[in-house]
Amino acid sequence: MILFPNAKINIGLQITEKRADGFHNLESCFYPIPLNDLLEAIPADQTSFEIGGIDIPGDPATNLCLRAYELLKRDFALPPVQLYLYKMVPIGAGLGGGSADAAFTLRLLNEQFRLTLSDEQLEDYARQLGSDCAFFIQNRPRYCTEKGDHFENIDLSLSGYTLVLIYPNLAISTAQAYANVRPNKPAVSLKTRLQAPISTWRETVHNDFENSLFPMFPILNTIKQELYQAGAVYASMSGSGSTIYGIFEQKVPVPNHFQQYQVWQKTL
Ligand SMILES: C[C@@](CO)(OP(=O)(O)O)[C@H](O)COP(=O)(O)OP(=O)(O)OC[C@H]1O[C@@H](n2ccc(N)nc2=O)[C@H](O)[C@@H]1O
Ligand SMILES: Nc1ncnc2c1ncn2[C@@H]1O[C@H](COP(=O)(O)OP(=O)(O)O)[C@@H](O)[C@H]1O
Repeated sequence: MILFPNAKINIGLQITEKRADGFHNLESCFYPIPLNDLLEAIPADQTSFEIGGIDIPGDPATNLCLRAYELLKRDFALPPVQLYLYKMVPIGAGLGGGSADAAFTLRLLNEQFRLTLSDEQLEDYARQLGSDCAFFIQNRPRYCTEKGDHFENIDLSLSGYTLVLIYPNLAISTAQAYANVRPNKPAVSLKTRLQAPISTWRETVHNDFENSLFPMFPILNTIKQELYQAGAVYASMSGSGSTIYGIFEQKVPVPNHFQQYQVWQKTL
């Protein structure tokens, strides 16, 4: 069986407090986007894991796909599988690629071996693998709270808009990004501000990681401002970076100087 784990962007990200467990509570809209890896599982005599495409730093034995397989194997008599991941979503990009791979591995094994786990049960497993992972079980625009692993419905669609992603060939560690933030509780909730027209978001919808990461990596803010100059209705960093995205009302010629980066554009 083959599935195509997709990336996400964060539309607004407020880090509201540091928790007793060392993690942070946040508020954000997670929005799935059609930028995908490829994940395949084939029953085999022995479990194995192979990666193609973009290099993933770290020991493949600790890859989130294998960790997802091992997590389910504790509770179910899973047969050995040959897992293959073709990686296309940039790493350390704030696009949740690793989390999507983990969640899609759970989904794939659930279907392929008819484990009959509900979405809620899959989300409980996914939470054990990473804060972002549970989102990718239902994989639709959600307003996320707590560690980013609790969900409320939100009426928000970017359908018809063109999304441009710029990955400036720079991987940012999520843990390090969190270490530099100063949590604060906003007077007006992000959810309320997201319900206003997109044209208002430039003034009202912010990603808190930008405050600490833009001074460290000025190129990120330069790219964001250039997306506005190119006509974006809204531009922001996604998650803990480093991808900067712009939302446009139509397809845009990508400025020449962006060619040194990885650029992705799609009408949603
Ligand atoms: C920042 C966000 C926003 O969507 O996404 P990315 O930019 O990574 O895609 C997420 O909160 C990233 O979630 P995820 O990448 O799953 O993080 P985890 O593996 O659970 O945690 C990595 C590290 O980040 C910190 N962390 C993560 C989530 C959270 N709510 N509070 C935290 O403090 C912790 O230091 C933790 O050790
Ligand atoms: N399947 C995977 N794809 C990407 N990264 C993975 C995967 N499994 C584990 N990782 C680890 O997760 C980290 C990056 O996670 P990723 O999801 O790419 O970034 P982000 O959290 O910024 O969205 C890297 O340290 C990488 O080694």
